[in-house]
Parts: sequence; C-alpha cells; structure tokens
Amino acid sequence: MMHIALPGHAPAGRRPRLLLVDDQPVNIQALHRVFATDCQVLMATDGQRALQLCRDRQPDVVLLDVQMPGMDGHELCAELKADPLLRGIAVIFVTAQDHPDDETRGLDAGAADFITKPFNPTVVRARVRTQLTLKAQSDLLRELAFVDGLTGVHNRRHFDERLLAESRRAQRTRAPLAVVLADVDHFKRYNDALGHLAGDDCLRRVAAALRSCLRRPTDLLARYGGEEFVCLLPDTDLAGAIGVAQLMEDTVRALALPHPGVEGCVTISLGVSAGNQGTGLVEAADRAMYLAKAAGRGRVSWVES
Ligand SMILES: Nc1nc2c(ncn2[C@@H]2O[C@H](COP(=O)(O)OP(=O)(O)OP(=O)(O)O)[C@@H](O)[C@H]2O)c(=O)[nH]1
Repeated sequence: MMHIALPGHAPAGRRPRLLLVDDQPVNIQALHRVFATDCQVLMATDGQRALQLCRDRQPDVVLLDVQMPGMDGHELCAELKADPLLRGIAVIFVTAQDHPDDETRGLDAGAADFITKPFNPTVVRARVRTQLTLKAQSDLLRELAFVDGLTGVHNRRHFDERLLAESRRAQRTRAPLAVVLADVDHFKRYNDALGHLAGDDCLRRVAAALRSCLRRPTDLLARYGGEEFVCLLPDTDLAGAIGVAQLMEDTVRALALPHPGVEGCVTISLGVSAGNQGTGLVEAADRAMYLAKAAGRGRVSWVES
C-alpha cells in the first residue's frame, strides 16, 4: 500500500483523532488497519455511542456508515451539524450505495466527502488526509480568532464557548465548575495619570501574572472586556477557586506596579462562584466582584450557589 503521510498538526500538537462508525465490526477493523499508525482511532458501532464519543472526545474526522440500525448516518450527521460545539467535525460517509441521489443527500446533510465500499485503502487515506488538513487549518483560524490581541490570553468569545461545553460536562458528571472574575482597581485613574499606552502595558502584565496562577491544562483565562479578566476552572469547587483567586490577588500585588492614581500599587478585585451548572455562574461571580470592590478593593469575595 502506498503510504500517504497524514497531517500531524491537530490542536495542542496531538495526533489527529479519527472516529470510525459502522454497525459491522469487520468494516471498522478494515479501516482501523489503515489509520492505526498515524491517528488516534475511536470506534463506535451505533449512532448514539458515536454522538457521545463526539461530545466527550471531539474527533477531527468521522468516517460514518450511512445504514445502521437505530440512529443512521444521516441522522447522526444532522445532529453533529446542528450542535455549535460539534459542527466543526468533518464527516465522511462510507457507504455501499453509490447512487448520486444518496451522495447529494449526504452532502446536503453537511458531509465533507463520500467514500464507497469496497474501499481502496490508498484512496481512503488520501481523502482523510485532505479533511484532516482542512480541519487543522480551520482549528488554527478558530484559535487565532479566539485570542485577545492586546494581552494574548483568550477572548470572551472563546470563554463563552468553553463555558457552554464545560457546563454540559459538569451537569453530566456532577463535577463542580468555578468562575473567577478579576477587575483591575481604579484603572481609569491609572490611564488618566500615565496614559493609555502605559495602561495597555499594565493590562498585559496583569494578564501574564493571572496566567501564571493557573496550573491545570483545562483551566482557562480570558479577557472578559476592558480591564476585566475571567477564569473558568473545571472540576474545581468554591474553596479551590477561592484559593486560586487569592493567589491571583497576591501575584498581581507582588508585581508592585506603581499606581499614581491611588498612591499605592496596582491591585485587582476578584469575585468567585462555583456550582454544578454554568448558568448564572458569571453573574454570581460578578456580584461577588462588586462586593470585593465595595469592601475596599484588592481582595477576594465569593457567593455560594
Ligand atoms: N489602557 C487601556 N484602558 C482600558 C482598556 N479597556 C478599558 N480601559 C479603561 O479602563 C477604565 C475602566 O474604568 P472603570 O470601569 O470606571 O473602573 P475603574 O476605574 O477600574 O474603577 P473600579 O473598577 O471601580 O476600581 C476605563 O477608563 C477604560 O477606558 C484597554 O484596553 N486599554
């Protein structure tokens, strides 16, 4: 078999992740042999299990049998394309049918390509490689679109998307989820005293300090707007999140950035909330942050949910 190198630039440097869906294990085995060396291969023999794997493991490409008992390939493809968190997964239908109407139906449902059985391994590899390259490029563009230009941390759009995904996960697993909001104190006075360029530099240094406080790969820091930052901490309860917030307060204070507007140094006020579902967490953290402001700034407050 001619060897075609598969792109290795999937998100976070991981190997491309492929999901094989077919109700006949023998077909899955045949495809598994083609991709086992280059890809992380996930397998499912029914549509429901495949959908769950898409939610839990976010494959880059799905090779999907059209005819399956229960949820068939078209239904699964429609489910994926209707979900904002899953619609980026490229779907390639693998089917015994080669009637143009079937192909049109599949492409209309959002499939990226079509492969007919019995398949030629070299052709399948080439087609999957094309989809993996396109997927890696669109992941890169998404990544760039999700970064804040001033500070280099994620932006609010990315936070909102991750909050939705982590909320679903927290509800499913009953794991706690925490949000920390951090706002630079008297930042208007800082800008007024030193100018906007110095203000921008201050925001960059605060962002770097906040980022240094996050240790887990699943923790997320984003610029929420202006001089406000937000952290999403999966699998973290209120006590854990208060600890992270306190470390952030200490770390920014330790920068000892002079703040002429208050005759002291730059501080942040933080609000913390935690719960089993994302809805209301940001609002609760915002309320807590205003409590920290009202209590004198440069401190952490929290609300139980
Ligand atoms: N330099 C700079 N300033 C910004 C940026 N985004 C927002 N700001 C400024 O941040 C200031 C926020 O002011 P306020 O919302 O009144 O809050 P504050 O002065 O920090 O006061 P407290 O939050 O009550 O401590 C405004 O002057 C904004 O212009 C930015 O990207 N760069």
